[in-house]
Amino acid sequence: VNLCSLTSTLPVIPYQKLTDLHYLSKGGFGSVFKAQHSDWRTTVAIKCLKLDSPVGERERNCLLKEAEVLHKARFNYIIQIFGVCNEPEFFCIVTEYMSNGSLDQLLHDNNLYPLLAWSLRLRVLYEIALGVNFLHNMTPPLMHHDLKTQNILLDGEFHVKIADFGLSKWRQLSISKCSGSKPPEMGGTIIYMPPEEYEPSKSRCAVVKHDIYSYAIIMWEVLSRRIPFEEATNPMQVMFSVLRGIRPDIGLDCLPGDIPSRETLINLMTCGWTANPDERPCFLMCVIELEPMLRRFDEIDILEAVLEVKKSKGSST
Ligand SMILES: CNC(=O)c1cc(Oc2ccc(NC(=O)Nc3ccc(SCC(=O)O)c(F)c3)c(F)c2)ccn1
Repeated sequence: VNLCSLTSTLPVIPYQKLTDLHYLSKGGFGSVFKAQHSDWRTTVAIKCLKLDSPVGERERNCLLKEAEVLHKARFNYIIQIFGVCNEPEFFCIVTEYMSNGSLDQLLHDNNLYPLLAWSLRLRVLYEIALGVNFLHNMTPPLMHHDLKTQNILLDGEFHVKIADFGLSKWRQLSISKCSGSKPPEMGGTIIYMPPEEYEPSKSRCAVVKHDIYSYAIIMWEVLSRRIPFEEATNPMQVMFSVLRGIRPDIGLDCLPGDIPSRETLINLMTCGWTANPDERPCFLMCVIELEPMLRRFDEIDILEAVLEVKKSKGSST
């Protein structure tokens, strides 16, 4: 990565400007902290290399590559990069802080968020599709290949931003020897991985239809608020079921009858997770299908849904 080309358009943030660090989570090779920027007076998230190990050239390059990708992929529904902090003893990416955490938490902390209106759930699905559609429209197209509810973040108004906590692709490639697909992170999940990727050797070079499979699983998860394949005791069981054509249950007890446009959503979901990648829709088609659904809700509906979630969150915390 050409450092000066990157930092010529991306702010370089001095380490001493990042104060009040709080540990958030550990990524594939880095750690994520919440911090304050002392001049910008705003909360940021920083993704940095392990502070203990000396910052190796490879790791540094990884993070630089990620910064470059994020810088090029600026869009409403992709996490925003503010800058990089590039000092001999400290190297990190600085992004916006997403105060409402991940979609995973929103969906499965049932006691925290008892009510989740359909209008907000559909806006979440629509914004994920807009974000991924943007990545696929880049030149060259950028594939995510690790879409999961843990990588979908929510800002203060519960708008979606697509993120990727994992290892960056470059480092993935060096590890997975260019299998074209990311090995599931240690302790990662395979429920969002399309069956053709189970055997990397067989995976066709055009892995364009990976993200849409993951998205279909996420659709089911958002509409059912259940964990896909929850009954499986180990990943192998999931893989065998999926290879036999088993998919999450689209019956009324998982997907209630009162879901608006239930029929269309289920068609989109089942097309998205079909075994043959060529039969899966592209994200442009996905977004066009979802647009009329969102138009049915007026802005007040969605704002009330956001208020309802904020109140339930406020009351239970
Ligand atoms: C409660 N709030 C939080 O805990 C919190 C944590 C947080 O930490 C980070 C999470 C992720 C990243 N990095 C990242 O998202 N990178 C990335 C790279 C490539 C692509 S697109 C192609 C592809 O996927 O390869 C992409 F969409 C994203 C980061 F820098 C910081 C940020 C905000 N809030």
